[in-house]
Amino acid sequence: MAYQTINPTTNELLKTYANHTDADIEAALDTAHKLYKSQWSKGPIQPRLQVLERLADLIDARKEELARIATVEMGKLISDARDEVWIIAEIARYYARNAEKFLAPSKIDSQLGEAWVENHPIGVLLAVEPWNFPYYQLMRVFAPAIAAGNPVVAKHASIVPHCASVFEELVNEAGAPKGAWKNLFITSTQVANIIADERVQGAAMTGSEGAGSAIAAQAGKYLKKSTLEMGGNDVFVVLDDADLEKAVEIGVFSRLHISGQECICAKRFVLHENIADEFLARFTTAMATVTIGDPLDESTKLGPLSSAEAVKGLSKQVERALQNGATLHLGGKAIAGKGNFFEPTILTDVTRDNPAYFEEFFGPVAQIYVVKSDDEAVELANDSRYGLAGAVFSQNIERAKSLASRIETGAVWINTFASTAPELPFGGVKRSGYGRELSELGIKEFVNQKLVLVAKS
Ligand SMILES: NC(=O)C1=CN([C@@H]2O[C@H](COP(=O)(O)OP(=O)(O)OC[C@H]3O[C@@H](n4cnc5c(N)ncnc54)[C@H](OP(=O)(O)O)[C@@H]3O)[C@@H](O)[C@H]2O)C=CC1
Ligand SMILES: CCCCCC(=O)O
Repeated sequence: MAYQTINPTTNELLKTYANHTDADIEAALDTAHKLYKSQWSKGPIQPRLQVLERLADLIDARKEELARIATVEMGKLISDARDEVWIIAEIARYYARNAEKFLAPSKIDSQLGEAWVENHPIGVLLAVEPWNFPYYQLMRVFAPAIAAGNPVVAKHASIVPHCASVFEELVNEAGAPKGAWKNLFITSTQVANIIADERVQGAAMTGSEGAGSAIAAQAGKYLKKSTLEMGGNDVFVVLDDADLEKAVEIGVFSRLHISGQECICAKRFVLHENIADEFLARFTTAMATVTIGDPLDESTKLGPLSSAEAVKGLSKQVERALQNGATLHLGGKAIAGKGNFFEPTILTDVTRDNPAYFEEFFGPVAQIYVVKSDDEAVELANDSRYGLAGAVFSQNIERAKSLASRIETGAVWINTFASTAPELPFGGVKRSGYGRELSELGIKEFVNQKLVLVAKS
């Protein structure tokens, strides 16, 4: 696969990056493994945390430049790109300031003697990451890994090589030793070979089910720990006592965030029948009037999809949904002209025998469902192969909490949109994957939680 920067707003090829060779991979793994065996990985944590502090400061200093690189390379709004640059600095600082506490030994009361659990690094990790949050997906792996002492080799998506390169540049400038983080422009086959390598002890992947399944299968074959964060088909439940104005505003924002290319965002709108018509009318007006255009323009609210292939795939997916009985309530087509633009789209009457009922639409396409009760809302929410996140809108918090607890996902948000923060665990169940990133849970995914016990004398 070619690593290329193609501006999704203009479809202009800006740069092609050379792939790394097998010899480059061997050198990267040798350097990373030697670093893992060194005092740097196994010794005091502070030198590693100081790298994260310096990295956060470097990111802050280059915020506008980094944001623009992401927008030009994958098309997210410049304001969203700034937000992403901001949060990766926050993630670096979060682990710089909390990892020592998270990884400190924890005592166990045992009749057998004095016992405790220590947390040790396990070795070189592989990160395989997608393009939709081109810096955030990398920092989500790097920060806890370096804090714990695990070196990382990384394969980023082939459409964001500039983001991948500048991230590695920042890590090196922050003083990380060679081997702490190495970006590799490589193929899927080379990814499989890296997973099989005895120096590699784990794999963290975010992306599609297909890629996740291939990586998890290879990791399983070689008995390596893996974490997967894959697709989602999140519900956005609006109950009959919801603040409709707020629900509409947040629903439009969530569905169109990153041009709808976000795993945790509103995709299946589940509306109580008492408010369904009113919500749909307001939602349709808002979706139909968003400003579509150049993501570098501060007034734009919907930019392009990440690639021409993404537009083709989404167009076919919408067409298939309509052929299987869905009603096109708004939009439905790619926007003619330069760039990868797609109309804000609303589908209704998606029945369970329509393939679209079980499909994630990775673009500005909302599916509308109407339910008669809370139980029906929960049943529909859980009638999915995915289990990543979801949102519930009600002014009765106890009612919303009850639904949140019954929805089978890794997260549920009440009266707000799904988002992320360093202290909040991120991940899902079912075909959305397994494992958690961020928070104290994330740093413990790839450590050896070792029991030590001193027998009673
Ligand atoms: N959970 C999340 O945050 C995200 C989920 N997705 C899901 O992925 C779908 C498609 O997005 P897309 O970016 O194409 O996701 P992909 O899964 O195709 O890409 C994610 C990463 O995996 C790599 N990859 C793809 N196939 C393999 C393989 N067989 N072995 C090893 N690595 C592989 C990709 O490399 P390359 O780019 O070179 O193909 C990329 O680095 C979306 O519809 C969405 O469901 C996408 C983005 C984010
Ligand atoms: C808000 C950050 C989300 C990143 C991963 C995703 O859901 O696409």
